[in-house]
Amino acid sequence: MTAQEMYERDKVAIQTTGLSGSMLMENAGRAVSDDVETKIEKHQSVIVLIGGGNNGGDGYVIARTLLNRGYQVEAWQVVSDHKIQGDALLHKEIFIKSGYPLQQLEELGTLEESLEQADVVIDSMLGIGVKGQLRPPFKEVVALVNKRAAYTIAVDIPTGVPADESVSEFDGLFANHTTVIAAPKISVFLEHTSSYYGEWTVVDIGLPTKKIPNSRRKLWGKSDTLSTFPTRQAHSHKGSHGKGIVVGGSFQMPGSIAMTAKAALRSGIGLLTIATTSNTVPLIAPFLQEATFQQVTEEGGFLSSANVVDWSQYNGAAIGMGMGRNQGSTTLVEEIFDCVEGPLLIDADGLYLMKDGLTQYSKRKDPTILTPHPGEFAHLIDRSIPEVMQSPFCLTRDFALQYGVYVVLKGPSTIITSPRGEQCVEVSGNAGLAKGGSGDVLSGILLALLLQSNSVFDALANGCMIHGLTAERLTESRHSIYDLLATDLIEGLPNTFRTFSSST
Ligand SMILES: NC(=O)C1=CN([C@@H]2O[C@H](COP(=O)(O)OP(=O)(O)OC[C@H]3O[C@@H](n4cnc5c(N)ncnc54)[C@H](OP(=O)(O)O)[C@@H]3O)[C@@H](O)[C@H]2O)[C@@H](O)CC1
Ligand SMILES: [K+]
Repeated sequence: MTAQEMYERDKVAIQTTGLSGSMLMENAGRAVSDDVETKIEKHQSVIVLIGGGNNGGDGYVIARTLLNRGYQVEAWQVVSDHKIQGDALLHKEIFIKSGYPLQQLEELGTLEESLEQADVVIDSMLGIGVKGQLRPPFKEVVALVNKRAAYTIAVDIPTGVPADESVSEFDGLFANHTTVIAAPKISVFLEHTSSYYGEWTVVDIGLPTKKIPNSRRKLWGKSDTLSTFPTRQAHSHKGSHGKGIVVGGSFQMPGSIAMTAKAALRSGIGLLTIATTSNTVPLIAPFLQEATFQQVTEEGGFLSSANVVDWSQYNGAAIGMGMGRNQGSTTLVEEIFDCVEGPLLIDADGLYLMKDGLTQYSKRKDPTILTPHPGEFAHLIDRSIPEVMQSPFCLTRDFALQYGVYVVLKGPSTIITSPRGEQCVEVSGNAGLAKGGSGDVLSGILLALLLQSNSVFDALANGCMIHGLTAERLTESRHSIYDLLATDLIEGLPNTFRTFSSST
């Protein structure tokens, strides 16, 4: 959610059901306290830092709830009294009438002494309402907390961190854990802001899900994969599960296309053909007994115009892996865009080769799927990589809408966007995937699932989930994030598929 979407949901909840802001604040504070209790011990000393808005209001509820439950808590209001208004003021009064003392920040030294004694700091200073760079005293308090080693839990969002994308200049509090209220904010998923959150959990505050507007974005979870995973009919045959073709490879990079092909075969595709250069075929064929081959015309070791392949016999294609960026290959890309029916996935070098023809290519009637990493996407839209990283949700959405394509922007938080602008974010996986070849494996999984699913969007999200979970499982047992190879991922696929697959 963006901050604005969050405010809209709160507003609709309050208007349609009669829930009040102060009830939501009570719910939020209690839900955060429940989460905090799973992280701390009764003997630890806790400081709650309270700001002037509703995030501060949550802080009064959290401090009271933890004190009621027997924890050692010091509550510090870091702003002057006149800043505390509305629901936050109501909860401040309830806190005081409950018989609990409130510390007022007058000079930083006293707070610093208290912080030095604290085992746990709860940051309830600023939430989604932060605007611009931090002003005093927040800037100074955040600096104090950041230099201390106490375990820090942020409420909703670490103070100073923007909720939305496209903000690059800010001072933020580094939390060990963030208890996010109601829904993760956009900045949870951005490279330049996610590290401020530490680990994060989301707590429910009782918003009426039936009444509040549906989100245009979704966090894709395992339960989504379980409920949308394609079933395999007992009476199915190889033709029921798609006949796909993967196009790529070159004399320099024969391995990429082999990994894509093997991953597609391990992901349930019915029949698979590999279209590649003549010198690639003998190198990879011994490892791919289940595949068939199409030798493509080549120029200097790179693929050029095919003209030899009858594209119409396939239900879908993936192109670009290990293909090289030889301009001679552009004619092949054009031919594929013209002739392939069914879903067409473009990855890696294919993305470079298609750039000049984007407008023409977007006229395809069947789904076109682009799977760039941020560098490839930056090149496609003529922006820098930091610009892409700061605003990945809106840039991919604009692109998908403009060209009528699906975009899978790969990264620790992979963002999947449909041509209608629906988005989901998928966060499985780990740093073991940050290696050459991981993307090739993903392309193979995606092609196989695209040919077995009725929904392109579900196939893409599920493919990313399978890919990421496989990496997680392999590093829990046989491997580490250092040694994990793309080929290990392929070998790990059976274990992940066993979790999700079923037949009818
Ligand atoms: N019903 C709901 O909405 C619910 C909301 N909930 C909670 O409310 C939170 C959102 O509350 P919010 O809107 O009051 O914003 P919040 O983050 O507290 O910040 C506002 C304060 O920040 C200040 N300030 C801003 N920028 C600043 C800067 N650069 N430097 C310094 N100060 C700055 C600004 O001061 P001012 O500019 O007015 O002087 C104002 O005092 C949300 O994250 C969640 O925790 C839950 O209780 C569930 C129900
Ligand atoms: K906060």
